Amino acid sequence: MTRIKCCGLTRIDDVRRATQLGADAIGFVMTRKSKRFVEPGQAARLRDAVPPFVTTVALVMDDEPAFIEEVLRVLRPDMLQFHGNESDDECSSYGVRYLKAIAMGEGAPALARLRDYPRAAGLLLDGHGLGEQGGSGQRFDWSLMPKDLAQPLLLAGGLTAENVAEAIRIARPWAVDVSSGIESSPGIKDSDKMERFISAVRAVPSA
Ligand SMILES: O=C(O)c1ccccc1N[C@@H]1O[C@H](COP(=O)(O)O)[C@@H](O)[C@H]1O
Repeated sequence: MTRIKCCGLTRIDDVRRATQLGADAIGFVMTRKSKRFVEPGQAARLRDAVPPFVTTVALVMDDEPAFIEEVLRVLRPDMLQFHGNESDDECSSYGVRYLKAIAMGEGAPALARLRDYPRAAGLLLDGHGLGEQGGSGQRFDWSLMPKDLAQPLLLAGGLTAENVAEAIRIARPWAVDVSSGIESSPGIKDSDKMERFISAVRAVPSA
C-alpha cells in the first residue's frame, strides 16, 4: 500500500476532510517563504484536528534554528521536513525524525545527493530544481526513482489524481506527497480533488 501525505493545509475543514478520506500524514508549511505558510499557533490548532495514528509533519526551508525550535515547541509535530540546503547534521540536530527533500529538477545528477542524508527517516524526491522552491507542481522523470536505497522514498512534485497511478507504477515509492494537485488555490484544498487523488492511490495494486 502506498502511503499518502497531504501537504500545505491551512484550514481545519481541509485537515478533517483529508484524514476522513484516509491520508496517512498531514503537512504544515512553516516557512514564511511559502504562500502556504501558517503561524506556529495556527498550525497547532490545525494539528488538534488530526486524529491518532496520522503523522503530522512540519515543513521548513533554510529557516533559522531558533524558529525551528519554536515550531517544535508550539506545534510538536511528529516529523520535520527540510526543503532547503540543510545538511544531515543540521537536520539531525533537533532530536526529531526528519524527511529531506531532494530537488530532482536537474535529473540524474541529483541522485548523488541522496547519499548525503544517512540519518533521514525518508527521502522526498521532488520535481523542483536546486535553489527553486517546492510546491509549484513541477514533476520529474519518475523512472529516475532509485530502487536500491535502504531508506523509504517519497515521491512528490506535480502529482494529481490523473497522473498519480502511473507515477506509482513507475517509481514504486513508499509514499506520495501532494500539495498543489489537490488545491483550488495555494493553501486552499479542494474536497473533490482530495477524494479523487486518494481514491486513485488506493486503486493501485500493491507490488
Ligand atoms: O507547498 C509549498 O508551498 C512549499 C514551499 C516550499 C517548499 C516546499 C513546498 N511544498 C512541497 O513541495 C512538494 C511538491 O508539491 P506539489 O504537489 O508539486 O505542489 C511537496 O512535498 C510539498 O509539501
